[in-house]
Amino acid sequence: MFSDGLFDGKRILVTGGGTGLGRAMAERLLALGADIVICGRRENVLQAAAKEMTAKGGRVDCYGLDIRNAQAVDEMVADIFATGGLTGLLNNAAGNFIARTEDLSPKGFDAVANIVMHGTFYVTQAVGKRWIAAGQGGSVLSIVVTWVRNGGPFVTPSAMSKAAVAAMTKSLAAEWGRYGVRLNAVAPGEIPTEGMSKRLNPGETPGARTAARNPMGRVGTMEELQNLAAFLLSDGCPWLTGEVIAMDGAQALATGGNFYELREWGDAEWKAARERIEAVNAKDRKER
Ligand SMILES: CCCCCCCCCCC/C=C/C(=O)SCCNC(=O)CCNC(=O)[C@H](O)C(C)(C)COP(=O)(O)OP(=O)(O)OC[C@H]1O[C@@H](n2cnc3c(N)ncnc32)[C@H](O)[C@@H]1OP(=O)(O)O
Ligand SMILES: NC(=O)C1=CN([C@@H]2O[C@H](COP(=O)(O)OP(=O)(O)OC[C@H]3O[C@@H](n4cnc5c(N)ncnc54)[C@H](OP(=O)(O)O)[C@@H]3O)[C@@H](O)[C@H]2O)C=CC1
Repeated sequence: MFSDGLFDGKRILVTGGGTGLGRAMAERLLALGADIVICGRRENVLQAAAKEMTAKGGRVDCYGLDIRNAQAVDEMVADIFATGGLTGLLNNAAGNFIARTEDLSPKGFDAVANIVMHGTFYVTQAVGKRWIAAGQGGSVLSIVVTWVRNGGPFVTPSAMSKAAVAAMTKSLAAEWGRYGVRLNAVAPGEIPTEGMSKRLNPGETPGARTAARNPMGRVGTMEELQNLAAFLLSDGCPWLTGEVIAMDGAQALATGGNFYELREWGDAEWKAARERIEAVNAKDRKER
C-alpha cells in the first residue's frame, strides 16, 4: 500500500513499542525505512522485540524507563537527540484496567493518569522543545480511544486521561504549527492485544464482546492501524494536524463503544475481574 523507502531518513520514537499495537506500528515504520526507538519499563521485553524486529535489518534502539518519571524521560530524549535526533513521535504507551470508580484508591487513579496524561505530556514536551530549538519540524501521533468523545464508564481514569491527550493534540497543533510541528491522534476500537485483553476483558475470549456488537461484526486489525499510523506520520498530508480520527467500524456511533454494560456486574464479577487483573499486573511488575 505504501512505497518502499517512504520513511527513509526518518527516526521515530514509539513509546510502549515493545508490545502490542506499539510494536506492530513500529514494525511497519521500520519496514518502510524508518529508524526506530522504543521505550518501556521492561527492558528484557524491549530487547527481545528489537532483536526480532531487526532480524531482516534496520535499526531499533531501546530505552528502559517509566514515562511517569519526567527526569528519566528528559534524559532519554536528550540522549536520542545526541545520537541522531527524531523526526516523529508515536505516543502509544498507556496503562488501564476496568474497575468501578468507587473502588479506586488514589494510587489506582494515579497509576493510569500518571502514565497516560502526565507521561504522554512529558515525552511530547521533551521532544517538541528540542524540535523548536533546532528549528526543525516533526510529527506526533498519539493513540487515544473513542471514549475521548463520550466517556468511558468503568475506565474513568483512562477516559479522563485520554481526553487530556486529545486536548493536548488540538492545543499544540495550534501552538506549535508555526514551528512545523504537527500533532494528530487515532482513536481505535478494540484490537485485541495481551496487555489490553487481560486488563479490560479479563477471563473472556479476546475480542468476543466487540465482535458481537460491532456494526462490522469484528474487531480491528493490526494492519488497519499500521496503515493509518504510517499515513499520518508520513509526509503525505502535512496540512493535516490537530485531528482525532476514530477507527472502530462505527462501534462508538452505534453503541457508545464503551463498557456501560458492565453496570450489570455485581460484587462477585468485580472481585473475580480484579483478581485476574492484579495477577497480570504482578507478573509484568516482576519483569521491570
Ligand atoms: C462492551 C464492549 C465494549 C468494548 C469496548 C472496547 C474498546 C476497547 C478500547 C480499549 C482501550 C484500551 C486502552 C488501553 O490503555 S489498553 C492498555 C493496557 N495495557 C496496560 O495497562 C499495560 C500497563 N499497565 C500496568 O502497568 C498496570 O495495569 C497499571 C496501570 C495498574 C500500572 O502498574 P503499576 O505497577 O504502576 O501499578 P500497581 O500494580 O502497583 O497498582 C497501582 C494501584 O492500582 C490499583 N489497581 C490495580 N488494578 C486494579 C483493579 N483491577 N481494580 C482496582 N484497583 C486496581 C492497585 O491496587 C494499586 O493501588 P493501591 O496500592 O492503592 O492498592
Ligand atoms: N488494544 C486496543 O484495543 C486498544 C488500545 N488502545 C491504545 O493503544 C495503545 C497500546 O495498547 P496495547 O498495545 O493494547 O497494550 P499494551 O499493554 O501491549 O501496551 C502498552 C505499552 O505501554 C508500555 N507502558 C505502560 N506503562 C508505561 C510506563 N509507565 N512507562 C513506559 N512504558 C509504559 C508497556 O510496556 P511496559 O509494561 O514494559 O512498561 C507496553 O509496551 C495504548 O495507548 C492503548 O490505550 C486504544 C484503543 C484500543
